[in-house]
Amino acid sequence: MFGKKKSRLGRTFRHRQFQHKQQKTVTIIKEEKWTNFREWLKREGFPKTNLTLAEFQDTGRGMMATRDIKAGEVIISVPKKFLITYRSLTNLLKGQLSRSPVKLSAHQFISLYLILEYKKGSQSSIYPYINMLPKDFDNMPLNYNKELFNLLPHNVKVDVKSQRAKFEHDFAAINNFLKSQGIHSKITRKDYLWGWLCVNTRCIYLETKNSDDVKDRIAIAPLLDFLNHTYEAKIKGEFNYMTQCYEITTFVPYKRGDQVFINYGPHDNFFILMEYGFVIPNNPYNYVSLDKEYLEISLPGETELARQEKLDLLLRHGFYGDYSLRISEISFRLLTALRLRVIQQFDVSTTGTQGIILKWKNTITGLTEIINSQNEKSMYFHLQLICESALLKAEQVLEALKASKATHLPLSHVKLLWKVSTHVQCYVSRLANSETISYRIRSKSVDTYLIVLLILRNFASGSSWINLNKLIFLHLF
Ligand SMILES: C[S@@+](CC[C@H](N)C(=O)[O-])C[C@H]1O[C@@H](n2cnc3c(N)ncnc32)[C@H](O)[C@@H]1O
Repeated sequence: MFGKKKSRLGRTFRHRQFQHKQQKTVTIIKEEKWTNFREWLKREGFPKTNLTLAEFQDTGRGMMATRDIKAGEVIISVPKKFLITYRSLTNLLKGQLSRSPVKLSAHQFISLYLILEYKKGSQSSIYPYINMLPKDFDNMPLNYNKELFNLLPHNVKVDVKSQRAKFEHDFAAINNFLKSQGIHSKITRKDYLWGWLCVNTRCIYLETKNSDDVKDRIAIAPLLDFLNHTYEAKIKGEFNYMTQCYEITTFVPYKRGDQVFINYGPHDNFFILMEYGFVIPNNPYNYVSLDKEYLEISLPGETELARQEKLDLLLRHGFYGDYSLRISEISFRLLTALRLRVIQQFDVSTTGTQGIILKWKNTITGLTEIINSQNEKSMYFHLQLICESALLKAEQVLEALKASKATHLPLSHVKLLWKVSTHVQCYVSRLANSETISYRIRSKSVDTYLIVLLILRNFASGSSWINLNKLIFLHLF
């Protein structure tokens, strides 16, 4: 849908939309710490930029263009000496660290460095930069209180739990490291979390000729890390060996006074909230996860053994979990998993079931598109049921959120996540309609599956019933 919409509306239209969105209140930041930071950068030889720090109505603190910027221009160049990397820190601390058998990852090492510098206060050699970093990360789900955490969508809760486990692992690693260095650290979990989240939310991926380990190819690039994200930004970011700077080139022009953005990647709101602590309205990468609904669906006559055997099959074929709906697309994984799930009288020891499993495998390899029309019909019926269940859950949580006393911003983020979930409403109605139509057409002995597909595509592209008839007509002749 996104792709289609894009091509229909055209690049000029999208650009105008982007510019239109830029017409919001902006306040240029003139705090002393910002002036100090800029002076420090200048003293240390940081190249001049046409960007300044500002507070934007919709995105908070970010960078504003101080003059018109053309597409193709380099918007920021960060000299190598400013990049904080695993390698730069190893060089910096060469004399101070004894050879330790405990090797830290780049994320662990840079986070440790930032918190150690933070603790030095104005004695830190990078104090003007440290002073500009966020004081807290209350918007990160990792810092949500229990009540708000419990209201997150299931898949986000799962991801936040594994992020917490990663943090705990890293915290243990730096404590071991400090012990091995004979340093009696006063770094608390809270301290380290600050450094760790600074790196998580602000680092760039840096591929240089020297970076050996993939996970160590990250860097903190001061000043560049004040640029906010939009999926509409078109940029190139790379290390320029001629200038010895990490440079960002924009392929989108900006007017003086506009917010200048970079693009953190093609991320949905679940990911953006977990990794960066914000959400984007109308993010085209959004999806609804139906993993929980899939696992919880109850199928008449399905024994626990049959259910387990089906889940084992999904695991073995790499189709366990990650079942999603996008605004224009039902994931193939979900359709495949549902086709298996709705098989009745499932008993792997019988030749009948073995035969049907073979047909199911053929739908994965593309040898056939469906198992049989009965299975296909049942699959769409149950898809509709799980859509309805997801919708109900979203509506209930949105109701509960009305009564929540959580801080305004995190609360509005969680609300937006669930509002996206109510988009399954579209699928419920689309599927309900497609079911009716498929019955009408069956009398003309046309494959139900193809019709359903045509209908889904047709509805997805926003076409009307008249177009739908045209589609069917085309298909028949
Ligand atoms: C690399 S920093 C960007 C600079 C940051 N806004 C600051 O003031 O230091 C990334 C953080 O900026 C914020 N951010 C980035 N893009 C945003 C957006 N489009 N809307 C809201 N917040 C955004 C999030 O808090 C994110 O964790």
